[in-house]
Amino acid sequence: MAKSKFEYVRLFETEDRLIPNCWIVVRIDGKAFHRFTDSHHYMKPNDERGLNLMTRAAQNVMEDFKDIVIAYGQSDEFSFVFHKNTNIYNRRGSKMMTNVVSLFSSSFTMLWPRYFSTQDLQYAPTFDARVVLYPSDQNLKDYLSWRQADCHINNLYNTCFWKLVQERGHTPAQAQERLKGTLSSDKNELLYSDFKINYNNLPELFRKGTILIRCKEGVSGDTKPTTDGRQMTLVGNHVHTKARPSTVVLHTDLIGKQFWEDNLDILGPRPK
Ligand SMILES: Nc1nc2c(ncn2[C@@H]2O[C@H](COP(=O)(O)OP(=O)(O)OP(=O)(O)O)[C@@H](O)[C@H]2O)c(=O)[nH]1
Ligand SMILES: [Mg+2]
Repeated sequence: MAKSKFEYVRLFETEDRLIPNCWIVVRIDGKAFHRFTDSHHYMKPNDERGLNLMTRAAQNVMEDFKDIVIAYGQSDEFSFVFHKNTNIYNRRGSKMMTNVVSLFSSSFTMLWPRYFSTQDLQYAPTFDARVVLYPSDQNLKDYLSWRQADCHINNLYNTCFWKLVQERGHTPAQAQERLKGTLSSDKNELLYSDFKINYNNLPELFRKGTILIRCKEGVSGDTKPTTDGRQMTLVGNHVHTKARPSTVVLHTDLIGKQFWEDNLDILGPRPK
């Protein structure tokens, strides 16, 4: 068929093929979730329903994109790591990023009633996304450690902040002032002495966030059950959900060597 005279406009499109041999991270993040979580009466500082919904939406993404080798989520964000040798969409960054964030958003919305049965979604939630390339395994490990450290730092601060507000009657400004300049050790001490809370006994879901990896049947692994009891099932040594049997939910340390020693295959050759 003869080309139309309009065909030339294609030339305006730009290539955005990501360079080879780099781990590709797509990170999504809720837009204005400060407002979204307020409007939907999330528990403070952590709402287990909300966190589990994020995880479930992320499992949907991993189910669709088999080249994602690991995902990590906390608060209103999730990072998806595509294998460094993936060829999906010819490594076109915008195609990868938009498909991931779109599937995540629609899954979050579709699954909402399952996690928030007593309240309707007030408005459509939105997520942004970015793509970041990491050229070495160490860079990738450090990236994931950075997100997990962020989870820990925010959770420790927010746990203190909301205890002061909800149980000491501080105003947000007073709580902020009380915590200004404090070190982690000061905050641990505050929780222990004023509220009889040992920070290390708080749920790992809140302190460490959520890791999703592929299920390896018959291979032992350090797995933890999902908190969504209805869907829980056991295959081999792994606990995973019935509806999404190819991912395992963990709330363990990514920081340090142990996780990577236990899961060497994650950074190995691309699975067929
Ligand atoms: N109450 C409550 N709030 C949460 C929870 N998880 C996330 N949030 C809120 O979501 C915010 C996420 O932080 P950000 O992504 O930096 O802030 P944001 O409001 O989403 O703003 P942008 O991402 O810049 O659009 C937190 O500051 C909290 O206000 C939760 O489990 N409970
Ligand atoms: Mg956000």
